[in-house]
Amino acid sequence: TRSTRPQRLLRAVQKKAIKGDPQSVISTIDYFCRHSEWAMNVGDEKGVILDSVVCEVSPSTALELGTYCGYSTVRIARLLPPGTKLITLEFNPDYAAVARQIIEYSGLQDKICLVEGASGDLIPKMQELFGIKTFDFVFLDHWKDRYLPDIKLLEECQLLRKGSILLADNVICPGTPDYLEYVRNSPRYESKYFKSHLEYTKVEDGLEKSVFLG
Ligand SMILES: Cc1ncnc2c1ncn2[C@@H]1O[C@H](/C=C/CNC(=O)c2cc(-c3ccc(F)cc3)cc(O)c2O)[C@@H](O)[C@H]1O
Ligand SMILES: [Mg+2]
Repeated sequence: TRSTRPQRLLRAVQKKAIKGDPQSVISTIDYFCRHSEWAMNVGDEKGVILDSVVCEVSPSTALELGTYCGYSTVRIARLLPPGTKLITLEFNPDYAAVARQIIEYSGLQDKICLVEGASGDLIPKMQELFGIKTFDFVFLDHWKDRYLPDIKLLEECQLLRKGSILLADNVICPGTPDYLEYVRNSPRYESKYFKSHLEYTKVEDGLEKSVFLG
C-alpha cells in the first residue's frame, strides 16, 4: 500500500538530515513541506515565535498536545535547559511511530517523553505518571475543538500555576474561536496574539500566548 505523508516526511529526514543535529532535522522538514508536500507542522515562520516564547519561559516542565510528526517537539526540546523534559501527547499510533523515529534521529530522545493516548485521559494522570506538579509551558497544536476543554482540564487538575504560559497554534486558521473567546475574556488569563501565517503559505494565522494568573 502507498506510504503515508508522515512516512514520506520521515524518509526525507533519514535521507537528507544530519543524524543528531536537531536544526538539520527542522530545516529538512521545512524544505520538504515547502517543496514536496505540505504538512501541518507549525513551520518555520511560526516556529521562530515558538522558539522565542520557549527561550523566554525556559520551562522546567513543558507539555505539548498533539505530537503529529514531532516537528514542534524537536523545536521545543532543542531549546530546553539540561535536565528538563518535554512531555508530548499523541493518540494516533502511526503518527507516534513516525514521531519517535524523527525524535530519535534528532538525538533529543533524552529530553522528550512521548506518551501515546488522548489528552483528555492523560492530563489527569500527569501527577501520578510523571510526578509533575504544574507545567511552566503548554503548547497546544492538536484537534482545535480540544483546546478549550483541555485547558479547563489543566485548571481542574491544578496543573497550571500563577505564570504558566499557554501557547496555542492555529487560532486563526483553522481557528479555535471558543478557546480564543475564553482566554481573551477570562479574568484568569492575560492573552496576546502573535500574527503570522499558516505554515508554508501566505494565509494569515497566528499564535495566542496566554499567561495563567492563578
Ligand atoms: C485529543 C488528542 N489527544 C492526543 N492527540 C491528539 C488529540 N487530538 C489530536 N491529536 C493528534 O494531534 C495531531 C492533530 C493536529 C490537528 N491539527 C490541525 O488540524 C491543523 C490543521 C491545519 C490546517 C490549516 C489549513 C488547512 F487548509 C488545512 C489544515 C494547520 C495546522 O497547523 C494544524 O495543527 C495529530 O497528530 C492527532 O493525532
Ligand atoms: Mg498547528
